[in-house]
Amino acid sequence: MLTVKVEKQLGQLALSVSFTSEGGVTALFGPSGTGKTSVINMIAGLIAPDRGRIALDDTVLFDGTARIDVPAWRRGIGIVFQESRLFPHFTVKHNLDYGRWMRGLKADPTAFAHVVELLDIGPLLARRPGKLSGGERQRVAFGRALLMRPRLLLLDEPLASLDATRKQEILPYLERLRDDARVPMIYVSHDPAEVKRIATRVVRLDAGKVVAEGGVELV
Ligand SMILES: Nc1ncnc2c1ncn2[C@@H]1O[C@H](COP(=O)(O)OP(=O)(O)OP(=O)(O)O)[C@@H](O)[C@H]1O
Repeated sequence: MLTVKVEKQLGQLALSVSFTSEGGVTALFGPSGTGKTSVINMIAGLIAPDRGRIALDDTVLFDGTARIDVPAWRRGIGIVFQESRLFPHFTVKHNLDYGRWMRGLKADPTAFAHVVELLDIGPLLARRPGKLSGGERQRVAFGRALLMRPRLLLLDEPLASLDATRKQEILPYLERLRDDARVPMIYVSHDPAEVKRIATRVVRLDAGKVVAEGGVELV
């Protein structure tokens, strides 16, 4: 279970957010500028809260009082951003392998083949990111994040840079990830249709606060 209770002053915005996620896909949903990306960055360890505590199962990732702040690379959390952020000079295969290698994990051909099949990226393995469509690049980014065997996957508006047709193409893959990979996910979006389709739980944010928590009927 992920437990988040954080506060941070972000310019004019006093962010004060508390929620839990017990697996499945929890959507952080709300209008632009409410602090969704900042919360994701705090869970990932990319920015530090001013105060608070973040724990994943029995591991404390951040505790302001106890002065615990586990560095991002040791949190075991995968993250996919709006743009795929693949390495342009690496092939798809090399990009997919990167997270595992960075974490010092042994090569696992079975897991690799499974993720390639799940995301249908076999025909792309020898290409470089510059030769892929936006949707294909995001599928590779999902694969790269999964193959580092994360304890939690953070998805920050992963479809926002795609047009409506590409979004429709990639949504079934996200559903497969949710149903097959069994990695808990936090999914940031301001698109109600996307959240309804992917999320199992919704945390609605407004002006830096949680205003509602519950099922997808909240969107
Ligand atoms: N380092 C910072 N210093 C000052 N203000 C910041 C900082 N980071 C974010 N903000 C402000 O905090 C607010 C929340 O930003 P954040 O990106 O977390 O919101 P968001 O809900 O993810 O928005 P969007 O959907 O547009 O990405 C914004 O008004 C932003 O300008």
